[in-house]
Amino acid sequence: MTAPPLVLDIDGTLTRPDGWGIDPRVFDPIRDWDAPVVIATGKAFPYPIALCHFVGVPELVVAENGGVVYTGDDVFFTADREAAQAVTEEYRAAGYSPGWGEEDTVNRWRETEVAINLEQPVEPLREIAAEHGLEVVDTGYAYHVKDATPNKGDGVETIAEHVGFDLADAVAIGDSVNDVSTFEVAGRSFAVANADSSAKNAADEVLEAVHADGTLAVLERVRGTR
Ligand SMILES: O=C(O)COP(=O)(O)O
Ligand SMILES: [Mg+2]
Repeated sequence: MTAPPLVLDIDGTLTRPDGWGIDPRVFDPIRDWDAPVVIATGKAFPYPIALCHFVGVPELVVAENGGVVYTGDDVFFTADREAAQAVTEEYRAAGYSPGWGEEDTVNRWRETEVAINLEQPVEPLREIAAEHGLEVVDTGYAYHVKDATPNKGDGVETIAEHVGFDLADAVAIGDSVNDVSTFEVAGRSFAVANADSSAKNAADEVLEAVHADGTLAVLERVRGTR
C-alpha cells in the first residue's frame, strides 16, 4: 500500500467550487485510491452509501455525524431518533418547520437525529433542544438536532478496527465543526479554505483552495506518502 487511508467529509469538502453538488473530478481519485476510503458525513445513511456505490469503492460509512456506522459488514447505531423527533414536534408546534418540504427526503431515512434547514430560525430550536438535553450542530449545510454523544471520529475508529488499518496513518479532510472529531483521530488533518473556524482551528493544516479544489490538492500530495 502506498497511499494513506482517507477519511472524507462530503458537503463543503467534495463539493464543487460554488459549494453545491459533488465535483465529478473527485470520483476517479477516490475510486483508484490504494487504501481504505471512509466517507464520514452528517448526511443520512443512504447518501454516503450511494456515493460509495456509484464511485465504485467499498462501503465504509459514518453517517448522521456518527449516529450510524457501517464497516462493510455490520451497521452500528449509536443513538436513536426519538429525542430529536420530539424536539422537531415541539418546534413544529411552536409554528416552525424543518423546512425541507412535504416529503422531506433530507430526514426521511434519518435514524438517529433530525436535520433542519438553515433558513429556519435557530434560536427556538436551540432552546427546545437544550430542554431535551440535545445539541444543535451547524455544519454550514443544515442544523443537526442530535444527541451530544455520537461523533464522526468515534465512528471512524470503529471502522478502522474492523477493517484493520491504523488511524495514525490516515488523512482526514473536512470543512466544519462536525469534522473536528475526525481531525482528532486521524494522523494528519486538513481543512479546506471554506471551512468554519472550528475546523480550521482543529486541522493540522488549512488549505489555500476551497471545496474539491482543496481536497484534490491534498490527494495529490499525500498519494505516495505511506
Ligand atoms: O449533512 C450536513 O449538514 C453536512 O454534511 P457533511 O458532514 O457531509 O458535510
Ligand atoms: Mg462538511
